[in-house]
Amino acid sequence: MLRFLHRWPGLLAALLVLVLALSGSALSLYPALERLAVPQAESTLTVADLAARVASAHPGLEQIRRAPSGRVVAWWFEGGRPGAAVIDPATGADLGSPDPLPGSRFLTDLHRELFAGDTGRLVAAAGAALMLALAISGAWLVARRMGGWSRWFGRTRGPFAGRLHVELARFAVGGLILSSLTALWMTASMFSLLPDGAAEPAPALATATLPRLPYDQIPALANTPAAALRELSLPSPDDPTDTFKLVTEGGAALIDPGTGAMLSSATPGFFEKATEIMVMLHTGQGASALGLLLGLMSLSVPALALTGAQHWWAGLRSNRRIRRNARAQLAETVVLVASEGGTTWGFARTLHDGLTAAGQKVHTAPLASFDPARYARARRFLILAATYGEGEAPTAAKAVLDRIAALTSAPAAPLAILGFGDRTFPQFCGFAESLRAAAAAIGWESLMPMATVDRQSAQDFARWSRDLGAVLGLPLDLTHLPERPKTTALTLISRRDHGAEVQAPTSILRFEVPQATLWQRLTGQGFARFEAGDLIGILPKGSDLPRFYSLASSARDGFLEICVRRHPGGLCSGQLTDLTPGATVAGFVRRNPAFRPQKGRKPVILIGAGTGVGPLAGFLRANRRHRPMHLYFGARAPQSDLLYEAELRDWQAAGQLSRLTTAFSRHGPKTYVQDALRADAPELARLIGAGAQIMVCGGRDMAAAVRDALAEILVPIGQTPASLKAEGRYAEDVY
Ligand SMILES: Cc1cc2nc3c(=O)[nH]c(=O)nc-3n(C[C@H](O)[C@H](O)[C@H](O)COP(=O)(O)O)c2cc1C
Repeated sequence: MLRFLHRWPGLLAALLVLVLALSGSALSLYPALERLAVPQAESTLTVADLAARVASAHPGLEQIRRAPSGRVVAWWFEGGRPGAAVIDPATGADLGSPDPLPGSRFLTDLHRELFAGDTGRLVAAAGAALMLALAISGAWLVARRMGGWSRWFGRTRGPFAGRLHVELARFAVGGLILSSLTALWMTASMFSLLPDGAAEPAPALATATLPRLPYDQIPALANTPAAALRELSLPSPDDPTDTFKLVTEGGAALIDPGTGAMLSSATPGFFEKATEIMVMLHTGQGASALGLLLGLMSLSVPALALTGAQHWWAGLRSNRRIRRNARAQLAETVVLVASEGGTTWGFARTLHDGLTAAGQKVHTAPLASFDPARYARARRFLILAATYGEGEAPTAAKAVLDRIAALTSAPAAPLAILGFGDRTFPQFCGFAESLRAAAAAIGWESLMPMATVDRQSAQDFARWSRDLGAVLGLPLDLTHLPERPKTTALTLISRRDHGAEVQAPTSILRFEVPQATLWQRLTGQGFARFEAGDLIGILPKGSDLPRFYSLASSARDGFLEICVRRHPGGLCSGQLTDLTPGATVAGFVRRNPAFRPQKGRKPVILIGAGTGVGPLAGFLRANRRHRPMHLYFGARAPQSDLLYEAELRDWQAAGQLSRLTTAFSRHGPKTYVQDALRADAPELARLIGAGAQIMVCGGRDMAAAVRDALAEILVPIGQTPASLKAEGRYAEDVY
């Protein structure tokens, strides 16, 4: 419901809201410009002084008005003609015509009434109401995504468009709520729906026989600071019973020009004062800094609209073939999906269609949106969860474990978990396992034991579906054939070969960056944006299952680079290492935000062996700000497989690499990277104690040996690899 409320008004009213936000944002500049443009009165100036100064230049003075910006305008009637001018309060001199600043009338008419009178005002008010609905529902969605209002300013995760949308919303939503509420109040006031008419003093007559007193002898004028003035109307020279009318912040009064006595007065009521405050908060008149801030917040509306639409589109695309998705509140079976690359969604769709065909009401949604209160009629939850990093959640689902742990009671409907992973990873289906443990910890009843699907195995999935059918009493036997990922032809530019002498043929392959479409460039998708440490999925000929390689370059380098070791009989590594310049392979890019140096200047300890040096070389190449980076690099022999040897030397000379330590297993005294780490134990403990981050890339055995060595090294500073990992200071990319 909340999403519906947030999305549809958003799309329908995008144009109207954009016009209002942009014109409002432009108008917010005017109070500040006006304040800068007009000379301000000295603080001791009284209304009597001001009136006397203006009247000496304009004896036919009729009225003086002062705007909250300090702008004073006077009107007079002289020589049979009316006149008006902006006045310098310091001298009483004319400063020029009181016409509004150029453009402000046009913008005001557009903003208030869309050039369409009262109808336009009502449409603009509807726009303000929509903006309010969007801002409030958006604030709820942000709070829900962040895991509660108390985490409003917590770290955001997930795809770029969604993150940017949340960041902008966090900055702007308060101002947008304020601007739309005050706009609605002002419209109600304009259509006389509020009892906020100006308080008027009771009519009174002056003593007709007395001459007019000098201004400074009228106490109400001599005692009122000019800064408090709103309006002073002078008695008409043709009517001896006419009075002064003085309007200030505190109310209005009629004053006898002959005696100086206050004849009657009125103070503003609650609604009049409230309307004044609303106008100030909405227009920034009298609070130009606030006006500018609100204007800046309104300026984020186009960006919010764009990122919101993009986020919505991305959601549509990932869900696009979930047909007949039951409403969350009505569904008996709730399927929740945690996926990074999207393949698990394919399985979810097959499951959704199979269960729906068997007569179930099924709602399928991202696990990231999990909130048990949304599923009033759920009779079972089915979670399909892929694993990333080292046994971790896909990026968008990172907060879910905490959310489950925070539940005060387990959902009433039982749960079945199906993990998707790859048995070649040490933490096979680690995230699904963490979900199982988190659910068990809160006593969430399980529908059936957790099962796994290895490398998108159709057989594993069919087996689980049969088991599920047996539990539900449904004839379920689902076949899902993994879809071929969408790929782009990647053309090899150059290759450098190493390692043949030590029976480890390895190549550094450099490909052209494929041309990105305008949409990809705008949204940062595909090959438009990638970082060292991201992955390239390569689809070898003869297989639909991609193999992933860590990127050793970023988009800024202008090429795609990977390191590939040829495995005996390896389908993909064989095809890649056979490529000659000009030849192509089919590939796609996959973000891997978990394997990047953290932001900041703290040192980074890079540890890699063999082709694992690839992404580490990419980090060094990108280290143009000369952050301290130390590389521990394990190879077999210096002359054969010390990849990037020349570049490493150059980067060291240029200050991009602070220290290089090599370990050779087939040259001189046999050493491995873990031995090199142990030899530097005190220095490493010091660096890590000072906040250094560790990044490890390479084979599984090497990573395990490195972890053991570091566990010993960290003892004196009371840390462990696990504690560093929890702080985001220990990242592994292991194959
Ligand atoms: C960078 C990366 C890290 C991975 N880490 C693991 C892991 O630790 N454990 C595991 O079982 N599978 C791991 N996998 C395999 C994925 O979980 C598996 O391919 C899954 O089917 C992907 O589903 P998705 O396309 O829906 O994201 C990893 C895959 C990649 C690309």
